[in-house]
Amino acid sequence: MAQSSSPPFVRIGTRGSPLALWQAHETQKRLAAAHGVPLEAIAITIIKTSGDIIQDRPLAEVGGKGLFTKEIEQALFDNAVDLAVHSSKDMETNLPDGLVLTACLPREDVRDAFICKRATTLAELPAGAVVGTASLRRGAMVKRLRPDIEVVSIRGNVDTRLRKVESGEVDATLLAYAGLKRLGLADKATSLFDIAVFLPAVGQGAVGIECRADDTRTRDILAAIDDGVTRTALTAERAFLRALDGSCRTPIAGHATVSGDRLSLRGLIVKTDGSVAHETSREGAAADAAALGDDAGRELKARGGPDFFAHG
Ligand SMILES: NCc1[nH]cc(CCC(=O)O)c1CC(=O)O
Repeated sequence: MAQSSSPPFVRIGTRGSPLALWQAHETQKRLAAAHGVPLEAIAITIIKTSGDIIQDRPLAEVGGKGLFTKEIEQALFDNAVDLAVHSSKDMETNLPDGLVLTACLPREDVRDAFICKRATTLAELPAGAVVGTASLRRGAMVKRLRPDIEVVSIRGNVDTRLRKVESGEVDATLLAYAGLKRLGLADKATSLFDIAVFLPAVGQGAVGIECRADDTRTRDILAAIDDGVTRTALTAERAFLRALDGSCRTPIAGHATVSGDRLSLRGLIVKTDGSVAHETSREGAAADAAALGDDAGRELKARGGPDFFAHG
């Protein structure tokens, strides 16, 4: 086929992990369909981030979430790409000035999956079993439910983590069911946690699309594929996170659902060792998503006190 020399319709920046590529291709497909352009007209540029390069240390230690987005955001500022596709869970609470989270893809299942060869559920794991996770939230919540279980830090992409369970390096791990489904690995989930007992991370299962705030052309292009329900839920969850001002060292969980013009939000903070947790919820108008999230976050911040955040 002859290569067209015309510039692309729009340019996507993404990480190169299998999950990131799924997200970028899904965005590409939806944009092509919405605007009646061929897939090839939507360029995908893979950008390596510090988070991809540093694999041997826990994320919280090396500087947290921004590690997976910084280089891609720089490409936006440099006008090398027009939009960046992220797992919204990995997006910084406060985006750099000049960038906005403009659109979301429809949210996938938000639940955490339990992956284990020795037991069907966390409750059935024998005392002293080892759970490997890179997530402070998952580790803290496992400790809260099962103080007798040992939590160790493991990193790497989804495949690496699954292999560590397969090889017996750890007895079990927890992964976002959304990621497993998107990678065609849903059958790797031994069971799923009920969100009533295991609250997901803010943004879990939602793909967020970021662009330059002043780039009205790209914003218009993205409006055609935006899932408003997901974006409203994310607005509440991210306002909750922002109000808590949590560093990456504070285990925080938050989840909002939108039904018609109503929004429900649950939020939780928990000590890393699982010893203390504070939970709250809000119900209100979906139009007040940001205020509801902010209010819930402020409440938990006050209840936890400075001590809570200082010690994680
Ligand atoms: N931190 C890595 C990450 N970022 C998003 C997902 C899963 C997909 C999603 O939540 O959208 C994962 C893997 C995991 O937590 O198992």
